Amino acid sequence: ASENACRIALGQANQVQPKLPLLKILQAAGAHGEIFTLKEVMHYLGQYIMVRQLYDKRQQHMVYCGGDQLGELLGLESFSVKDPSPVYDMLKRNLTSVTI
Ligand SMILES: C[C@@H](c1ccc(Cl)cc1)n1cnc(-c2ccccc2)c1-c1c(C(=O)NCCN2CCN(C3CCCCC3)CC2)[nH]c2cc(Cl)ccc12
Repeated sequence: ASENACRIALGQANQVQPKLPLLKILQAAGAHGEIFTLKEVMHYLGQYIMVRQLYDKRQQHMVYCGGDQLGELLGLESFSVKDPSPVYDMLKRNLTSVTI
């Protein structure tokens, strides 16, 4: 609809609201507020992995998140950044889309 075109023009499109457990992870990575774009969510999750040093220093595509809140959300001990599907599945469960 034209109103969505307007939102896209204003850059307000595709806003998402993380559920509380995911929001806490994003805030631990420096995020502020409660509504984000998907790009911002991915950025803060990447920052979280780096700050918490969850990636393997030698095999840097491997993330070992068992024992961390991120692993709780993903339901995984580890994953490779080369296969984003578990992350997208987790985001489907933990993001609600927001229409302003
Ligand atoms: C393509 C992208 C990606 C993005 C989403 C997905 Cl579901 C998979 C993959 N990506 C590629 N490597 C990473 C990565 C690897 C190790 C540690 C941190 C991030 C990422 C991730 C980013 C990110 O925002 N990436 C910016 C550039 N990255 C390059 C890697 N850089 C680090 C690599 C390890 C050594 C230090 C630099 C950080 C900046 N956000 C993510 C969030 C999660 Cl849940 C998982 C992975 C990432």
